[in-house]
Amino acid sequence: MAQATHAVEIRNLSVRRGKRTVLHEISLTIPRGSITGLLGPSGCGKTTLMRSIVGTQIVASGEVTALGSPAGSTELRRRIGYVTQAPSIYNDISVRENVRYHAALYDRDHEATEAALTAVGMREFAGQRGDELSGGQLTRASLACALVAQPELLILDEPTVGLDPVLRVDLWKQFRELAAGGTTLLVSSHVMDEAEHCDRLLLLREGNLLAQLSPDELRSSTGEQNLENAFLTLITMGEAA
Ligand SMILES: Nc1ncnc2c1ncn2[C@@H]1O[C@H](COP(=O)(O)OP(=O)(O)OP(=O)(O)O)[C@@H](O)[C@H]1O
Repeated sequence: MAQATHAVEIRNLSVRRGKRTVLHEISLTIPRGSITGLLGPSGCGKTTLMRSIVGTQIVASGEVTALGSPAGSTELRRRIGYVTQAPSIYNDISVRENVRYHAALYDRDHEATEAALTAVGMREFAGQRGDELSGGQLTRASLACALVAQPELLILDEPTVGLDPVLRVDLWKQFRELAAGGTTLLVSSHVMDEAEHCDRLLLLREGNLLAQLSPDELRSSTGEQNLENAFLTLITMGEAA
């Protein structure tokens, strides 16, 4: 199969939710084998953009291509992993059984199950049932279910919310290893300090894409070293233009 240059290509995407247009004419690309951070304040449209890539969002206009096929194509189902903000774990079976179930769906073996549990730091809690987990543990268990499928494109909606700083660092290391192995990651966050871990940033505000650039480019284009301040400066520069 021909490899598309980019993992994701979006042209002029507009989305309406309810009576409002929540994404306005967005065009972007996401390179393969990299970590792209989707950053912006709460409600700016991050989840809507992710849903558009996964193919679960009705779009008003525009084109969304993932791994060379139109978003939502049947053949993409096994190739894209999506972890939403609402953890999707069966409560009445253990974490390990949840991950094994996903492994079986994707023809992965026992080793893949254990590797996914280790990757998210859940080996210790693998015997606990879904209804015996904390919020952060639920998030990590959901992530393990997505990881075990070994998708080419992994889309993670705020995966580090509620995690302690040590675990956050571990997870970002894990994301980096996945990217080094060729996986493309799109990771959303509303806190700019996560931006530092990303190769590229998509900066979203009120449904508009303000910029797609690297953390270093964001610093040099705004003259701000701190990424939070750089984002604010970019907004001010946009408003003044
Ligand atoms: N089902 C819905 N019907 C109507 N409007 C919606 C619906 N879901 C979300 N919206 C609106 O769409 C906009 C974008 O929401 P979205 O969930 O994509 O933002 P977000 O950046 O992911 O936010 P957060 O960081 O809080 O999760 C928001 O203004 C939200 O109020």
